[in-house]
Amino acid sequence: MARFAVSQQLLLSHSLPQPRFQNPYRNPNLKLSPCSCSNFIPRVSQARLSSPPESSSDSGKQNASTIREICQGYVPDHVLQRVEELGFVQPTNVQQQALPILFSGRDCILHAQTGSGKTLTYLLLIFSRINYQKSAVQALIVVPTRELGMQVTQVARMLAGKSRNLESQQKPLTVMALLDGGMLRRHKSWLKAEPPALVVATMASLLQMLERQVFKLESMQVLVVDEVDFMFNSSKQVSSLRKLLTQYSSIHNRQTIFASASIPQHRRFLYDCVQQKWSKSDVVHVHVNPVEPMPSCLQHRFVICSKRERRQTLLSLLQSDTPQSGIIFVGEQSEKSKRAGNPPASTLVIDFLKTTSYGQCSDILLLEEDMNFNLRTTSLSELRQKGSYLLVATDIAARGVDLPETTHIYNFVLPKTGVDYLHRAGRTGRKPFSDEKCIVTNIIALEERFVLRRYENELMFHCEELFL
Ligand SMILES: Nc1ncnc2c1ncn2[C@@H]1O[C@H](COP(=O)(O)OP(=O)(O)OP(=O)(O)O)[C@@H](O)[C@H]1O
Repeated sequence: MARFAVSQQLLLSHSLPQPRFQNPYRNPNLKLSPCSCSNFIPRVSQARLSSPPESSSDSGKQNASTIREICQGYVPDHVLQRVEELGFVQPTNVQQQALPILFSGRDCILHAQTGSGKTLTYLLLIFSRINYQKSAVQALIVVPTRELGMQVTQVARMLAGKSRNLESQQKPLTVMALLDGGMLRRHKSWLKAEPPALVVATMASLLQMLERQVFKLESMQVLVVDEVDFMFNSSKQVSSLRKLLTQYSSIHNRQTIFASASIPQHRRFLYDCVQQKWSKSDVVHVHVNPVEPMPSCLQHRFVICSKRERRQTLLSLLQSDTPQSGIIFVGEQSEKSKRAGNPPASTLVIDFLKTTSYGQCSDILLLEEDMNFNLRTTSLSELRQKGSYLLVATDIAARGVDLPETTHIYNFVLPKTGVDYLHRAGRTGRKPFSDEKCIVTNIIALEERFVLRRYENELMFHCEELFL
């Protein structure tokens, strides 16, 4: 069965690229003919290709080649050594499919399930394109939240770190996190004194620096926009993002990568990429598992109860599941409720759990927008150090945050859209080569059943009723 598709503007009459030397984009005998924007959409649908592997999950178990084999000749050896030391040996499906395309220099839309390894995919490209002798910003990753930015920075720095077994003369790659709530003054001096090769930034902080001309993007080789659908949907970020894509840099001087687990109306998005000059016209859409947007290791359940019984129902679920690590998603507090001086749902849930013997024995942490940046950072780093935790969070934790130990998700309140459901659920099931079942439980009122059913249809999953 076809598990992924590559849609692209160039028509390919063969199966997907095999790793390394068989990469068709490097094969001079392979004739690829670009087409014009006017007939772009039909061609994208024609170009949907079926995949060779028999894989029935996104785990990449059947992948023949290793990351080293795919990256050799592109990514420096000391980085590949680090990649292996960190435990990344077999490529996931998105890595296997996208890396040969990325190394060929093509712009790319990385569209693959949550937890499928998109971050390592685009970081490996960046490591392949950096000139280590040059002192200039050569790659930029734009992310929607500070939390995701810190995480991506950490992974990049780990990969850039010294290998245990290889003495490298190479100057280490420097990574700057230019994130909301950071010390922008310090960053300003750093950018002027010795520009880092890679900058990971949130939109507002980045724009501030670009507008003040603290640095320019003239040496930028690679631009990655992570969680791209979220960025384009956010009224706060969209205009800055458009400026970045078209005014502060040009498609001709950079390779552009857009990444997300959800790109609603992806054909329209592809069309816009070309029309609006956000990407070059031969942009490739790597769509992994189009028939299964949600990881197959997730088991979905729902419990029906009245609104008054929600907290008690949550407690009963926690007592019977005894999750090793879980995230409870609550709704964001409305401005009206804030003005009325009501406590947010997160506080109500935590206070309730702490009055119970279950809550007193568990470590309960909080992550929400209204916390100050330092508290948010502390909360996340505490979580990463613990093997076992219970996090109460708003949707700020729903995008990109990688806490692989999470085994259970509880939607104390249903997310507003199917896309939000996909990202919340995707905070679990984040170990690419594991078959461990992870559970997503929705606590809903009877009248919300049809909303959940709509998400089931949209995202092609099945939710089972649980009776407590
Ligand atoms: N080749 C690999 N082998 C083993 N683990 C991997 C591999 N690639 C990535 N991982 C791990 O998989 C997890 C998920 O990766 P990542 O955060 O990149 O997912 P993602 O595709 O960006 O998900 P999301 O869409 O939710 O942001 C991480 O913990 C990462 O370390």
